[in-house]
Amino acid sequence: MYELVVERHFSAAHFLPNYPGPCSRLHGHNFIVRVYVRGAQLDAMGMLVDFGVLKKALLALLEELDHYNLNDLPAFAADNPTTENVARWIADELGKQALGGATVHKVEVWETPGQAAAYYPLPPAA
Ligand SMILES: Nc1nc2c(c(=O)[nH]1)N=C([C@H](O)[C@H](O)COP(=O)(O)OP(=O)(O)OP(=O)(O)O)CN2
Ligand SMILES: [Zn+2]
Repeated sequence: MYELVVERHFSAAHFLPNYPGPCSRLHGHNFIVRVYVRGAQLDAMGMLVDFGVLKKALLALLEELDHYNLNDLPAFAADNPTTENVARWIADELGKQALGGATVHKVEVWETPGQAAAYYPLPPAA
């Protein structure tokens, strides 16, 4: 099994309605996103998936979040834009894309250098 990781960042505002503290007010973060993909089969080039392909796919998704108020986005119309839900949204959206021989294993979203959430997509039912 091989594993690759790519890291990118985005900046966004959010607030957590009814949160018992300052996070209920609009504030922002410079989020760091790490995507881990895994797979057993390398291509003829000896790659699981080209880092470039992975970074391009991640960047395209992060552009949908970058410099927005996450609460305004359809992605978070039903769910609070917590770090957990941001990680799940990124994993779900990336999971819809062809990534060579790789599948998304984990998405980490760091809200600050000291705290992060990770989401592990469930494997498709057999
Ligand atoms: N499990 C989660 N807990 C919290 C989330 C979250 O997304 N998932 N989010 C928040 C707030 O959005 C907030 O941005 C962070 O809160 P907090 O850690 O309290 O931030 P502070 O900078 O005020 O904390 P320090 O004490 O300065 O570290 C809250 N919780
Ligand atoms: Zn926050």
